[in-house]
Amino acid sequence: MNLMKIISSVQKIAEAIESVLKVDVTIVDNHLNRIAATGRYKKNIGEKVNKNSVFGFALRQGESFIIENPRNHDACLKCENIKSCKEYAEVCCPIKVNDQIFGVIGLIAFEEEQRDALIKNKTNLMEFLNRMGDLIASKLLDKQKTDKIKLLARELETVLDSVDRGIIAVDKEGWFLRYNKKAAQLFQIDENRTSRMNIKDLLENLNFSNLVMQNICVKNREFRYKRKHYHFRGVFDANPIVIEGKTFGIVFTFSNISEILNVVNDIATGTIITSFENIIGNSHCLEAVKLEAQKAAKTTSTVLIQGESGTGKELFARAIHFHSNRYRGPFIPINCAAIPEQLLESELFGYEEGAFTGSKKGGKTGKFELANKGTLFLDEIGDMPIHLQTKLLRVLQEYVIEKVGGKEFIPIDVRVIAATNKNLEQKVLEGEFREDLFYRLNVIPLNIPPLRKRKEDIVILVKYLLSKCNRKLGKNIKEIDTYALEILINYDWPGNVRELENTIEYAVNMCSSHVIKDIDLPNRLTNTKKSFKETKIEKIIPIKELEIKEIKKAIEYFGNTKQAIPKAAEALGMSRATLYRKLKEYKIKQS
Ligand SMILES: Nc1ncnc2c1ncn2[C@@H]1O[C@H](COP(=O)(O)OP(=O)(O)OP(=O)(O)O)[C@@H](O)[C@H]1O
Repeated sequence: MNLMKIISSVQKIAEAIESVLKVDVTIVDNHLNRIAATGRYKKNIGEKVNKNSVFGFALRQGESFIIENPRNHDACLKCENIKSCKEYAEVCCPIKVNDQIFGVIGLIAFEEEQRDALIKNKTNLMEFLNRMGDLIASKLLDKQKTDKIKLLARELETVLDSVDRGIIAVDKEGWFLRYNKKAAQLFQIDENRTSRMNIKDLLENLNFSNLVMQNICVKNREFRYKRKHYHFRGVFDANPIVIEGKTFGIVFTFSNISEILNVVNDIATGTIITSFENIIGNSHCLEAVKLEAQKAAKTTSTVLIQGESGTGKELFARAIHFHSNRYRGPFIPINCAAIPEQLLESELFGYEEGAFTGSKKGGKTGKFELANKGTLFLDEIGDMPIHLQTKLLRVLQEYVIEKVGGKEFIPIDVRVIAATNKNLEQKVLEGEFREDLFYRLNVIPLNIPPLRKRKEDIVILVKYLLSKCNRKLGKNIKEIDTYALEILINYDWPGNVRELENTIEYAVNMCSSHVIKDIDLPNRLTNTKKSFKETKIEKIIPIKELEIKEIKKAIEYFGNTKQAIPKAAEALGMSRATLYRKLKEYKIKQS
């Protein structure tokens, strides 16, 4: 607390004292700053008075006193200005708050007459100055209180704005008292609007007066907020503001249902952020698909990813999502083949309470709704039953869903990425997949090549998967030996990268040294290697046969002239004599 904070009030009080008492007034704070003055010292406002002056003495003393004989009074003895002092009398009165001194009011007489008047009215004067001191002290306390209230209000505002739910406090007629940033964002409240807002305009079906009269709390009540270009589904709580049994207003807290679902989904599925760098492989064909996928990420069109099982279709779908402008929204995968046909519809679109026997209370939110503002990954779309294909096509055309047993259409904002390891074109030809849906999905087609067609990726994938498995299993396998690597390269990988990943995990588990060897690999791979060895042995050509073939080739190439023989011999890496001997031995005719 410092008198500086109420400097203008202090100056006004100094001037009021002067106008009543007709003497110069100076008021200093507890750091000896002259913060108010009238008369001769007015020009010195803002300067420090010296600590051995009467004011310094008064601050130390803490009591009111009057100096009738300046320069002889104890308070003056150490003053640096004692010789030049022109004062006739001085009265000092400390300004105290709870026994703590915050400053001093000083009255200074510069004329004999003034001095006489001061001395004559000494008692009344002291009383008056003490009251003035109290007045300044009360102003200081008021200032302290308003500062505290301002701080509290700021703290409250910060607390409200850091809550991730919209909060609106209203009076008992429903008029807004205050709201936080999240509420402004949820209801798109224009910060510059001039008219007062009423909660009844936001919650159209709310019986507000009932809520006020009943004085009860409401929990998790659903509502729908609809404007021309903006809408959301939410839930709210309402808590009355009650003081001494009377309701003064209501505090509403709001949440957007799709934001709640996002959080639930992130926690439940442990969202893994995937980037294109997580897709390992630098073969030409994989790089080309990565490039296409990066372009697809920048659009909102539907993507159809085709490729054998385990080639990384979901990995691509995730990377597209996290590189798109929906990356803050959810990525919801659903495997259409893994869910029984009867359940798939309600998994995708959700159902209303009581939609069928055994349905959950409160109904169920479908994956489409869960994926709102994000991406829905429909894996194994080729296995979707035909009647759902029709429903899906409608959703993709109209961007609204209808829950099972529901009566209304819910607008959705979802990007769909579908994937299949089946030949969808073939399925269309066979009448098992709707042609119109195929074209609706296949806006951006991506074909992931199988691992056997990009064997150059195996080495880098093995390195990556080895360190991934080391981390997962807490091992420290440094490398894989050349022979074992050769086995991996020569294998056909029907299960693609997933099979390679499982193989490396198996090998890391089996390996008892720091290097993976062929014995650490699963039998199915090494058996293949044996047969590979056998086939190789069958095909080994005897040296003699090879020699005959190569000599014939050289003769055919260089010709049969005398000059040609030395050239052929040189190319074959033998002397002329040896070549002649071999030609004779193998009965090769010079043509
Ligand atoms: N290029 C790659 N780099 C790193 N990991 C990969 C790569 N491709 C696939 N994987 C890994 O292989 C496994 C299978 O990948 P994913 O599930 O994406 O394949 P999929 O094609 O969707 O399979 P399915 O058709 O069976 O659903 C995952 O663990 C994935 O991380």
